[in-house]
Amino acid sequence: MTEDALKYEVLASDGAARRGRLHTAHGTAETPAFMTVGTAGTVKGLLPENVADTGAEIVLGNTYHLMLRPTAERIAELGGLHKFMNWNKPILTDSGGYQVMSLSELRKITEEGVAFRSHLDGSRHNLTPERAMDIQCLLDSNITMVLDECTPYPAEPDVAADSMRRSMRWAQRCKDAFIKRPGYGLFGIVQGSVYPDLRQESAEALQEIGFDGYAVGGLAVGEGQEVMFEVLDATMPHLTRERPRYLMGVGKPSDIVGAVQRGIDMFDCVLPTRSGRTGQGFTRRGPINIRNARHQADPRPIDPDCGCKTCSSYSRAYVHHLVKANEMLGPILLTIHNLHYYQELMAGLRDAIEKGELDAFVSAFHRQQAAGDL
Ligand SMILES: CCCSCc1cc(N)cc2c(=O)[nH]c(N)nc12
Ligand SMILES: [Zn+2]
Repeated sequence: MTEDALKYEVLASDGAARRGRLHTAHGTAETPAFMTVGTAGTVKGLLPENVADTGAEIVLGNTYHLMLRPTAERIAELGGLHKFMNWNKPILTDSGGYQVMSLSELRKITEEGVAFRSHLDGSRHNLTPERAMDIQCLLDSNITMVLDECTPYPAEPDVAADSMRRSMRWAQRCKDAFIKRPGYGLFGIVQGSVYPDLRQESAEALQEIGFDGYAVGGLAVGEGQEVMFEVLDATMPHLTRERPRYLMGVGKPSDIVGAVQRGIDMFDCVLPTRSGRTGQGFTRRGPINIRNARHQADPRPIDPDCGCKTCSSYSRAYVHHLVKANEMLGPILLTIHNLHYYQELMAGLRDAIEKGELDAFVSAFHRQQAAGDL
């Protein structure tokens, strides 16, 4: 892939961890970065300015959802996803394979691609590597993901090998179909389940093809943090330092901290947004559930050390009341706080790497998390 497709620079490192900057046609993104999930063209409940206020720079969209509704062609007619959702910073889109397997009915994987019926109206669709590239180009996504199969977990070695090798053949087809433009890039996705030899084979196969970045897929599928870190330890040595690495679907704060230590630069996870809608608030002293009665008269903010709009103006008692009363503002305030917490964690990691103080930062992080809520 030509260097100017998607410029990435490593500004500092601390052990395997990197502090970097990604340059796209819609601006830069500081790494390690947490990318906010906006699956169907919206970060649920928030205006784009609220999302930007949290410190977010990259928002995620999803081929599966957007191809079904309102369709990629409709979004292209209206000027692309940035204009459609009024987000003028970088957008990464997933290729849809993962969502097809988790959301659609009657899906069938063949060498050609994935045939499935829409979970919305039962209509038939074929998602091929070529179609996945076409859709993400119509969306005008800055970072396009190859079509892959997220190998189900657990999987026997031969099943994992066959699945990974088909994803590598799809990756080549994606590379052949991808339209190169400065400021736009294509990421490959490493598969291979929990098997070090398959992970190495996949990483080497993708780098032989050549991509602007490399995602580690097939994790955050129920394997647990210990196994996830073992797989990262087996995979990262085979990924070039010159390109960004993206750990898909991860994760809770301690997952992110451990993965940054192992050289991951980009993350996405529905946890801060989805759990915000169910009453969970992340704090420096561990998560709380605001629905718990112990918060009903608490005048303190969700996190006393947080400077977000929610913590600056609203008490736990108020957010507790809103959530118990099923008021719309409850999930909105918690989502704002949770995303801000995640972005503050990333900013702390970036700062610590720059200063060569990552180990001290990680020790303090774990100490505070273990302290528990006051
Ligand atoms: C908008 C959601 C982005 S991440 C979705 C995701 C999450 C997880 N956990 C794994 C994978 C994977 O292996 N492949 C792909 N394409 N996506 C994955
Ligand atoms: Zn806050």
